[in-house]
Amino acid sequence: MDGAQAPPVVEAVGIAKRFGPTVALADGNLSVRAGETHALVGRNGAGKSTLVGVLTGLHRADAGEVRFAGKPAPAPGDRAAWRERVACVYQRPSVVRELTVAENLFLGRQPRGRFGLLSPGRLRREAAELLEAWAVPVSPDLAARDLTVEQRQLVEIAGALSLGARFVILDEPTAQLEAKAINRLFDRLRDLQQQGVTFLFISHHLPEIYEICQRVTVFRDARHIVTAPVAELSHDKLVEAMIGEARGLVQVGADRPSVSADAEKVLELSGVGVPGFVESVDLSVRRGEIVGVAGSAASGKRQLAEAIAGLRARSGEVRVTGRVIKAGQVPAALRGGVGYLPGDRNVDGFVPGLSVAENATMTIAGKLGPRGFVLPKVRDGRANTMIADLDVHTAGPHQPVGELSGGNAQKVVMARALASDPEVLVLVQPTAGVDVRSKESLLGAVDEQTRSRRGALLVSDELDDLRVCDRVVVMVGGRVVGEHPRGWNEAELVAEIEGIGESGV
Ligand SMILES: Nc1ncnc2c1ncn2[C@@H]1O[C@H](COP(=O)(O)OP(=O)(O)OP(=O)(O)O)[C@@H](O)[C@H]1O
Repeated sequence: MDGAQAPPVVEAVGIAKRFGPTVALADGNLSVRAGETHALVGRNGAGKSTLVGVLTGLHRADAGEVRFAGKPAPAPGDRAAWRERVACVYQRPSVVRELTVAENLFLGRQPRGRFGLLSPGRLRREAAELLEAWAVPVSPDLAARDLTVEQRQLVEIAGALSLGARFVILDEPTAQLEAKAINRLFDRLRDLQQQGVTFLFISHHLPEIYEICQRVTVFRDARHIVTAPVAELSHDKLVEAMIGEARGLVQVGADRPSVSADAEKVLELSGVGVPGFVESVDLSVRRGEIVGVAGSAASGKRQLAEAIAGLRARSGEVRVTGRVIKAGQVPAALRGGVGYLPGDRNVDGFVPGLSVAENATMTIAGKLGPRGFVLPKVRDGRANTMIADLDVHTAGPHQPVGELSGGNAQKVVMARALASDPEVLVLVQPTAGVDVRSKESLLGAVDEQTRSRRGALLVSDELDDLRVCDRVVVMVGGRVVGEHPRGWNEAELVAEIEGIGESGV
């Protein structure tokens, strides 16, 4: 077998890791061959991030062994030795926003000129060389805060390679990217693979696994289930390994009743504008209706949602069940009947130190007991219902959300959006980082919650999300340019979304 003689780039055997009472990994095994792109998949909470923590030396395993190229892993405190062997590009940026790209690349190891003095010119030059060597089309002078997600990931990969690592872990690298950027990233990964870089690729988007990876490892319930070439594991078999049962996935919302043309308008936007992002949008959502909003990153779709939720200044009028909502005020939107799920849970979604119950009921704290006094029993009761309804994998309502896996944290954010019993749900990328079955339960919740009771505006790049919608509008350059009723044609929808001169990297 090819490459069978060379020791694996990384090998983890029998890894166990507990966090207090939680068994995050019971039997974690992984073997990645030199030069391959290896997928690691599993449901939310399966233990993928925990394994990454162990493989990068951030977590010390309770049991098991990690070997790099056949040799034992470095001592836990020897960060430099770890960085030479492995790097991880996380969803959350690890660059310092205030510094330039060049300063970030050489953070803590600035090239020094004569007499040991720091040389800004040399720093810039070496950074430019490094970026060019790995074909990263980014200026070294750019401030890190101005990087797109795509650029930031490439800069982080180049930085890792410059430290000597030839094994890079990508933790859901496509979660915040749109289709064109994903294609560009994949092209870059293929180039780097050609140059001898090995990747471990974590994603909940299974088609991507087939597109970019040669082998796949599946974890379920803290254990290794299978490792196989992707060509030998069909999509159904892969899903079966992940969820542990041979039942196909359900197409959520396939049987939604049609929305009556005279159903009440729960949300009405008239001439809504957001300076710099949205020109003028007229749109309404009826009771019982899910309206999808699609568009590229520059379309203004996210900013439109944020304006409805009171997070941005806006012009024009927003009405919920006929009542005007004051602009730019989150409490006004909330009181007026808007339930909001933000696009980036790591930034706006939850307070990591607070419990599942506290986070989920944050918007209704005044309604959990007499005179605004929170009765823990009432709060926990609400939280337990939500944990069951949304299938949240947690030790219980008192566990801090910061300890949950990414997908489970997202379910808590969804619960919070629903907690105030809103007239209209405004959801931005609700299934980002969520596994196949959890996607079903999250979209299932949106479907169920909007049958007759309320409406939803669902802003997403995900075709699976948009399929649940009764109709999808497409935004380009801050305006609505088209509308597609349920059953839309994928090619037509994508063409309309992408059919603009999008700025490249
Ligand atoms: N610091 C921590 N403290 C307590 N529990 C933790 C901690 N980190 C992870 N866990 C728990 O360990 C389990 C595995 O989580 P992990 O983040 O490894 O899953 P994952 O497969 O990466 O999931 P996702 O796809 O949702 O990111 C989960 O039950 C999680 O709640």
